[in-house]
Amino acid sequence: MENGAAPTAPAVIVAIDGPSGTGKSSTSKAVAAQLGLSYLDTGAQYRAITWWMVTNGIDTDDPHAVAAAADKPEIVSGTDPAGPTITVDGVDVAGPIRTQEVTSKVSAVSAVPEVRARITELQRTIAAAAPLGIVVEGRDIGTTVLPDADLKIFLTASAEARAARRSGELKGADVHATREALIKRDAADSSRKTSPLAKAGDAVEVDTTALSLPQVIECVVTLVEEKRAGK
Ligand SMILES: Nc1ncnc2c1ncn2[C@@H]1O[C@H](COP(=O)(O)OP(=O)(O)OP(=O)(O)O)[C@@H](O)[C@H]1O
Ligand SMILES: Nc1ccn([C@@H]2O[C@H](COP(=O)(O)O)[C@@H](O)[C@H]2O)c(=O)n1
Repeated sequence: MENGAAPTAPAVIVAIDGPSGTGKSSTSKAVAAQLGLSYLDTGAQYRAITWWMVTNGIDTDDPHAVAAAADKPEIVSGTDPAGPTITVDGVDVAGPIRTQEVTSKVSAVSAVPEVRARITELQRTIAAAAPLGIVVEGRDIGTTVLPDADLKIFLTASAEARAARRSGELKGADVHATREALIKRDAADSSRKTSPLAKAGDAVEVDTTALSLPQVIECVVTLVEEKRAGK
């Protein structure tokens, strides 16, 4: 280069979607860290707005009540893959958004169009501001939020593998009950009218059932590098 500065790669946008427990968060965080990219957990944003609804006494089964309150909480996501953060009105909610109560209510809240419009706008703003690019994981990133992403991945895994992974995480949890809960949440997320969980037509599907987490990470890193190299 004329001024001696090293050439910088153009920002790359990677969308990683898939059902619950397929490894989206673990993979996205590791890929972003390895490639020096930002990282956005969009599920955490839907959980955060659900937490706010519950905490403020909004009936999460009433779509009108949820819609009316959708623009009230201020949700801020930190995008460092080494320490992602999530706050609501300045309160750190990283722990509270993972409770069983929030998990059981998040599909109903995230199905409300006003909620999706609000969170989608936030996600696009964050992605556009990422200096070197970003890995964004969720359910509708490749189809709706970032349809022009440079690379779209759709992770899958059998319900049995996903339940076993989650039960290992929640010590002592019953695998059968965990499997049923995953299937129920996926069904709700896939059948809603507004931006359901779906594979984009141009996404690369990776079945992680028989792959270790390091193998999945290596596979996705290779796909990003190939994309960057213009292959
Ligand atoms: N390929 C894999 N092999 C074994 N365990 C895995 C694999 N991928 C992820 N895991 C483990 O499975 C669990 C769920 O992974 P993770 O949270 O990344 O999934 P997710 O798709 O983001 O789930 P959700 O959408 O419900 O948040 C974690 O404990 C993670 O360490
Ligand atoms: N792009 C997205 C991401 C998530 N959701 C909803 O949030 C729930 C929680 O997601 P996790 O990844 O944290 O488990 C999920 O079940 C969806 O209801 C969404 O709608 N769109």
